Amino acid sequence: MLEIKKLNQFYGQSHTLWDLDLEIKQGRCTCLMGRNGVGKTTLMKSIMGLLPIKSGELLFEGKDISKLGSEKRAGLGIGYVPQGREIFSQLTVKENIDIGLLGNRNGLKQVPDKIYELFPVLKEMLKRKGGDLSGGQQQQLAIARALCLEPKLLILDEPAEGIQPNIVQQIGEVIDYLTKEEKITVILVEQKLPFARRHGDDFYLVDRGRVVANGEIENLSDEIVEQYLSV
Ligand SMILES: Nc1ncnc2c1ncn2[C@@H]1O[C@H](COP(=O)(O)OP(=O)(O)OP(=O)(O)O)[C@@H](O)[C@H]1O
Repeated sequence: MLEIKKLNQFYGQSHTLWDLDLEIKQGRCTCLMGRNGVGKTTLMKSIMGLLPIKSGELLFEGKDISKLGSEKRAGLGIGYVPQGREIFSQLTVKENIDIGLLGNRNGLKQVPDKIYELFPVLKEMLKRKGGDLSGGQQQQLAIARALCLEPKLLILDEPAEGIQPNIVQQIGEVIDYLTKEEKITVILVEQKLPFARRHGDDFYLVDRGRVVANGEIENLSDEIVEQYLSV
């Protein structure tokens, strides 16, 4: 459902992504893995249209989206939860979630109950300021907001980073539900191997801006992990 061909990306003179090819399959969770600074977030921002690409092709459901801005891409059904979550700390939880409706391509006007069923804690906190939530709750809020788009493809950039274990587990269950029951395609940027192995179907491993291995997650061998993921 998403195909990337020979993508190159630069920050000024610094060549960050090199001839990168990637194919994300419908209804599966693909883990994008690699050490700090190898280019994972740069790749996600390129998919989302937050960074214009230098060269290459981005095909979403067969359509070239590489010239579209980020709002247009969101309108096609690409949801993005960035690494810093980027929730609005002065707005309430409800206002933060409602913002997701603005980009909904189906004209949805109300937050579906299903979203509060996935994140019951948010329903109890609708009037609280986003900034007063814990890191884990903010992460759930950011995912809930992205789900208001009714995305076909949901990009999660390290959703488990720095979050308490019980919320990590809940987020993992939500990922499983979205892919297995709702058939939403997920790209999960992830450095933690157990979380990736538990919730991923496929993997791409990136090193210094290049794809060095990919396949089904059960084929992510200890040798590859040792070479490209161990510190
Ligand atoms: N705005 C920027 N300007 C210049 N260089 C940048 C910018 N953002 C990232 N970089 C550099 O590009 C490279 C890739 O960064 P990126 O954030 O994509 O890596 P990452 O794999 O997502 O890392 P992490 O796991 O730490 O988030 C790094 O060397 C980083 O320092």
